[in-house]
Amino acid sequence: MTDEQDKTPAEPLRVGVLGARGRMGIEVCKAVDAADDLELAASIDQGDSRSAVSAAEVVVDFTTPDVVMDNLRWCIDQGISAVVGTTGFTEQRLEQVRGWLADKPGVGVVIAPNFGIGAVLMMQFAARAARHFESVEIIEQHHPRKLDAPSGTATHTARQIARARAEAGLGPVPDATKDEVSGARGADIDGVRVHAVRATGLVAHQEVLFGTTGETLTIRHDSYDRASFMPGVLLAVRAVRNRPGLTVGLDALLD
Ligand SMILES: NC(=O)c1ccc[n+]([C@@H]2O[C@H](COP(=O)([O-])OP(=O)(O)OC[C@H]3O[C@@H](n4cnc5c(N)ncnc54)[C@H](O)[C@@H]3O)[C@@H](O)[C@H]2O)c1
Ligand SMILES: O=C(O)C1=N[C@H](C(=O)O)CCC1
Repeated sequence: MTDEQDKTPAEPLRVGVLGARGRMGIEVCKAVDAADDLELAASIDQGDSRSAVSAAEVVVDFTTPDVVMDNLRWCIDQGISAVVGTTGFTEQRLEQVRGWLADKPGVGVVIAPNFGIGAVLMMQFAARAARHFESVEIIEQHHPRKLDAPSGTATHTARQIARARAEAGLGPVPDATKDEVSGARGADIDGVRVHAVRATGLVAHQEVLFGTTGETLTIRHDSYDRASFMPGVLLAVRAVRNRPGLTVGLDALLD
């Protein structure tokens, strides 16, 4: 047998998709199907039995914040690594996932508020800019069928900005508002105002507006199509089994 004949192709990685009939789930199934090194082992949605997913080596979850924790617990119990795009992860939820993973040292979980590479860079740029500007507000814009507000991306960005401001010794963002129609100044996430816009025609967009004396800086990212999230999802699918424990965000995978 020649060296060439001896090269047996690697078995494709078996991927299961939860939320497979949703907007993101449909896109993930297409992307997995199209990748030579991945196999769509199971795709299930609400009402389907999760047992079909037991054959998967990696599960991708794009469901809803109210069911994602139960799905994750199940995956970890089964010893299946997971890539999660579903939103709603508070620090308390992340801690709970770390606790479950502590009992399963071989299992990896990647949870990312946004799998768009441009969105990840936008969040990094915003965190970097934060220490140089006394003012900052976030405006996120999404399609009107989105269930949660503000978005996971905006919440994550606000927390990163707040951390950078605290490290730089910046005080509260200046704001003299005394008389406010409820909600007019947006949500307060760790001291950063976040405004959520919903409109038909939008997919997922975010602006971070910084201000200081005599200048402003706007950092903006736009996803016009859910295909924009797929390179990040597949990157995480391929990497997650080599990253035991919990990875939050795509930053570490991009580096
Ligand atoms: N991280 C990212 O890059 C990113 C990108 C887009 C959307 N999201 C998030 O992903 C989630 C899904 O977004 P979407 O636009 O696809 O929503 P969607 O409503 O179109 O899809 C959710 C799907 O999950 C299904 N589902 C509900 N309960 C289930 C269960 N127990 N088991 C299996 N399936 C179940 C629903 O029937 C639905 O088909 C949201 O939280 C959204 O914010 C994240
Ligand atoms: O369409 C959605 O829903 C999106 N959700 C994520 C968020 O809440 O940040 C990512 C962008 C798209």
